Amino acid sequence: MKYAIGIDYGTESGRVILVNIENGDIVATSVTPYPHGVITGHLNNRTLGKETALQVPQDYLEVLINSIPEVMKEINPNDIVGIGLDFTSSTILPVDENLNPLCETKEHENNPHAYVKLWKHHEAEDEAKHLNKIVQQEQWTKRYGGTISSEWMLPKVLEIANDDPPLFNQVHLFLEAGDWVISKLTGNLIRNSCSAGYKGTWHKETGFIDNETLQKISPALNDIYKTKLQGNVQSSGTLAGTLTKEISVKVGLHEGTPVAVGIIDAHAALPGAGVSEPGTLVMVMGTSTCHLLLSDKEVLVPGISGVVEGGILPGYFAYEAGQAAVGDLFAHFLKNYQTNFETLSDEAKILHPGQSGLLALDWHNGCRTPFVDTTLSGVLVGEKLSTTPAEVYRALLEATAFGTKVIIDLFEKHEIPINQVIATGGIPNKNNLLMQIYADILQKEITVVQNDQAPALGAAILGAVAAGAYDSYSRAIRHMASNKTIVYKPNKDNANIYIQLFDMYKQLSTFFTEQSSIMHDLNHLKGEKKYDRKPMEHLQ
Ligand SMILES: Nc1ncnc2c1ncn2[C@@H]1O[C@H](COP(=O)(O)OP(=O)(O)O)[C@@H](O)[C@H]1O
Ligand SMILES: O=C(CO)[C@@H](O)[C@@H](O)COP(=O)(O)O
Repeated sequence: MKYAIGIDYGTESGRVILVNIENGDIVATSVTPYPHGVITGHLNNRTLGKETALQVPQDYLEVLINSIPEVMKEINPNDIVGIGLDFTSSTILPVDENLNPLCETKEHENNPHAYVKLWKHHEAEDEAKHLNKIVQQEQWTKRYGGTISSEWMLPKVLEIANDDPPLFNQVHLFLEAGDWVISKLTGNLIRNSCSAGYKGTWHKETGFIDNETLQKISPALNDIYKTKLQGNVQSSGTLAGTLTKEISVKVGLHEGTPVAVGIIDAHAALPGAGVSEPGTLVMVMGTSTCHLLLSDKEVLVPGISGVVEGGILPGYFAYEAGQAAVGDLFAHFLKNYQTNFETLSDEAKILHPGQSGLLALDWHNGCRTPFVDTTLSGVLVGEKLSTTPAEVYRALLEATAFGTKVIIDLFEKHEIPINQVIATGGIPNKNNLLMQIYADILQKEITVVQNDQAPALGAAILGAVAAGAYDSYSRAIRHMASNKTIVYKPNKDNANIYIQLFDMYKQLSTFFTEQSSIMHDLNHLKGEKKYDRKPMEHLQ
């Protein structure tokens, strides 16, 4: 029997799976929660900005050292054909000449800018707004729905250049954390085309954005792609190199084991969920939700996260859209009400659509698609003294489904067909109420992959292909991807009420984005910077 190892680096933990390459059976799984988790509030004794979200790079190596031996307990290392890895993005860190993280030095141990800035670190909004003002007329921005998000590489780099010039000057390279882990595994520095394409403004024919534009954005960015952002971009899933002696000893594998170039976590879920052709929307539902879709054609859809040729599988344009808080929003609610999913679900299940009189906007971590604005916030309308926690919970579940409907409508309006909707990630198998609500609100069947590890499985498929165990992705996906599913069918009786509620959801979004500056004014009162109102015409 031969196996591939898939490693999925999520927001809270890293998951390692061992996969039989003949039939895709996951024969062992190990989860390592990051020892330092997501650092918010304080770093050592220093108070952090409200939108700061940091991580500790050593935690990623802990995942390798702890979880790889765990899945290898019964297996001979000779039987491992290859390793693939996916990572959240844009999750970036500054390193020195030896690729060692700057936060590991005594000098910088208390400096937040020296740590990993997680994808959901939202302090670079000012930089993103500034950058967007300069580049908004350029054609390439249309591939990114018209807006560069503050979650991405350039705004985060600019944040450090603006806030801490001495540290910025000391940085040798800024790396995607996934590329940094690959460098620790193989000794090779490669920038993966998926992160570079979606989060780094890279295009396979034209490369990165030109230096004239970079200079206009900030003198600090002059020649940045030849200096702190240098490095070859290589297609995700091609061979990055092989395991070094040093790391192979630590994880109990053979030196020389092939390792694939990394990919973004959500994007790995598309092959992991068995998709190798256009027309199937894959919702990767976890801390956030990413919506991924292959197509034969490139359409410049306003408000999406991006369309990248070959961004997930060779030969197709791959679209990404997203919602920045889904599981995170539910977790936030549970924490505030000191309750749990089981209790709430039982009570929320017996409510009918519309019965609570509540309607929510799911923007508690900003809105990715279609407004690309991390300063937007959550809303609950209709709360009374009689409102129960289960009613609010159900309104939040529904709000995330309405957010997904906005995304599906956007793709369909731009004539990108969606014939099937697949749900995967950590949530769908844990919450059947949520999945039924999605089917009812979208009025589409939702196919749930009966395996929570689609990203890790996708990563293992990349590892097997990079190692040469399969000569094509379609063959590898056919053999290795998950094929056990259950289907949620839309309830026609609920459709009428949900159509009305969705119309109100859209009215609320329009009010808080186009007609009222309340959300931004409230941010201002909190002491945050006041941002310019965003013109919404590009979304019409
Ligand atoms: N029963 C549930 N219903 C809805 N969300 C859940 C449930 N159980 C856990 N979650 C959410 O799932 C998210 C974690 O998703 P997962 O895919 O495992 O991780 P990651 O996003 O880090 O890859 C958390 O935000 C958590 O609140
Ligand atoms: O931003 C992306 C993908 O573009 C993700 O890495 C990010 O949403 C985090 O994903 P998870 O919710 O942790 O699975």
